[in-house]
Amino acid sequence: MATSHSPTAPQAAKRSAVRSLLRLWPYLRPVRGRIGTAAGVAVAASLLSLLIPLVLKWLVDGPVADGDPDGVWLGALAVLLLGIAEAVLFGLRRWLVARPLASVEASMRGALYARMQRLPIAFHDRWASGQLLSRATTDLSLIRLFFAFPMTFLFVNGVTILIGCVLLLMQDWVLGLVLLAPAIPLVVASSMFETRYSTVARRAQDQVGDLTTLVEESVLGIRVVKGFGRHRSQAETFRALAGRLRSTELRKAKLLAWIWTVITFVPELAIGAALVLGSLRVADGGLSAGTLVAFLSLALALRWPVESIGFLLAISQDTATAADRFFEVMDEAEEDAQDTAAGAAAGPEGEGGLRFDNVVFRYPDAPADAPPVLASVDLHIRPGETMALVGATGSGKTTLTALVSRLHELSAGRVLLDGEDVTAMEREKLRSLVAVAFEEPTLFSATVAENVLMGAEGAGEAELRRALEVAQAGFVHDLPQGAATEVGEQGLSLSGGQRQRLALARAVVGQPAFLVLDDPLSALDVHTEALVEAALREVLRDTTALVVAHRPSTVLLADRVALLSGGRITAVGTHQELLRESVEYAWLMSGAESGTAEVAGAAGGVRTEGVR
Ligand SMILES: Nc1ncnc2c1ncn2[C@@H]1O[C@H](COP(=O)(O)OP(=O)(O)OP(=O)(O)O)[C@@H](O)[C@H]1O
Repeated sequence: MATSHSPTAPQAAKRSAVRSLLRLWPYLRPVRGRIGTAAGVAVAASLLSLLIPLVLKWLVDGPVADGDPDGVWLGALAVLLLGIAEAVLFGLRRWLVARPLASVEASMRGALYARMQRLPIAFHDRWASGQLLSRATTDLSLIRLFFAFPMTFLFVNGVTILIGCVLLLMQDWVLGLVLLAPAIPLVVASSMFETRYSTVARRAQDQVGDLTTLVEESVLGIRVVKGFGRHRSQAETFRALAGRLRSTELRKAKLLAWIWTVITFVPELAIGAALVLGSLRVADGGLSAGTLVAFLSLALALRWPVESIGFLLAISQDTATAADRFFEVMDEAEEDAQDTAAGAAAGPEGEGGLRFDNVVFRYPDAPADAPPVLASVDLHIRPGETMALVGATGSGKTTLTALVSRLHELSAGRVLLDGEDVTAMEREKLRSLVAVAFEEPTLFSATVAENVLMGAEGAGEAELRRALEVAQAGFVHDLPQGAATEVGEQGLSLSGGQRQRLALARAVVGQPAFLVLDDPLSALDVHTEALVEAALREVLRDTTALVVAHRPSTVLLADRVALLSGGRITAVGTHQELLRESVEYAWLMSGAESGTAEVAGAAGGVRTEGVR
């Protein structure tokens, strides 16, 4: 079930929303000219609306009081023109921001995607995919929405309220102070709202991520869900998560309703008080009717800017949370293109092949007291040699193979390719030297050819044909469009064995110097496996290869076999030698099921070849 939050979710209440929003500035900087112009246009439009009450004052105290119809028509025309100008300017603002903000969102999304690609496997092991997906979609859309509307209007409405207050005080300072009195309780209420809302906003956005993970897993795992009749329990899990999200959204709505009520009601009270006081003063002759009309019109014109503050603060909080979530990924340390750490020196001069030199590895998220998966691995695979790697399930074979192409970083020790430490090598060079086929053959929503050619930069039709031949993937020619057939999401339209053969073709297409195969033939029938092996032997002649094997038929592909046990290589030799000399190896190859402790102990004593 997908209920994990992003691992680094901070306490929302402890962070500053302003600081989070300011971190978005680098993405906004390229379009700052347009955004600034749009904000200026919006301020102008908003200030025009404040001119209308002043025209009304002139109208009431002048032409209306004097009974001058021409003056009244002139005043009405001025009000109409001001209204039209305001509408046109707001339209212009929207036109100014639409295009640049779409490009800001695209560049942020591009940066996030690129970062996710460059982050180490350890990061992806920790993070639920739905949490990343929701950051790349809903969070970024929210940020664009904030740039388009609330960001500008926080500024525009702030300026409008400030200038409006000055105009109110200029009309009549006593009435002005009556109207401004609620500012203090409003600021206190807004700050209380902000603290509470930020916590709930963070919770809601994380819950969207959890929900996304669940939907994604259910869709990808639809065969398991249906096969085991788990749709009801999956639906219940979904309902529970959706229910939690609903409660959180309701909590948000309650907080919004509360602040909205306060922000609407308190100024209304102040306007009412000003109306009563102002009317009394007009009756006393202490205030002109035109000034009272202007004052009240100004107060009403400021209603929307004031009322919108609650709503704008809420979106700003949502956006600050979205920005935090975005930067949680962006702040993660990328894989280095290469490692300049001390100790990343080249190995013994002139030594070729693949060498594991006292390799120690512990998963970063493993409990502190757990022993390392690889305690001390020493193994040398000679140039052009094929070494099979055999070990009990969970002994660390996949982990060891992943270290060759630096999918994980070593805890200690070295991995050397033709004498060169992989940590001192440019990743690009490393990728061109080493090709990998994993136990789980992952394919992408692309054509067969695109999936295979992914394995080598610049490979063409001839290489594709050869790779498909080696992998015994003749079935490709029977597909509706041959190698141009789309394989569907994750290649699920193909059988497991077909996917494995395409993954193998992808590994061999570039004729790599080093080939790492993690049990690449497990889904094939014995006849197809024999054919693939015969073809692979041709390929492996010039390639130094490490092949994880579970079955004797795969082991026979290799020149020698290494046995991984207890985090170490405990024996190396030919298949026949190990069958004779290692009890554990013989047991593993026989497929017998029994306790392993004593067998492993016995095996350790059989032969611990000088593998260095
Ligand atoms: N991402 C991870 N985080 C923590 N522990 C892990 C992780 N991946 C694997 N492990 C642990 O490391 C150990 C070795 O796993 P690995 O997949 O390398 O074994 P294996 O020999 O390839 O097994 P199999 O033959 O079943 O494929 C296991 O105990 C496993 O639980």
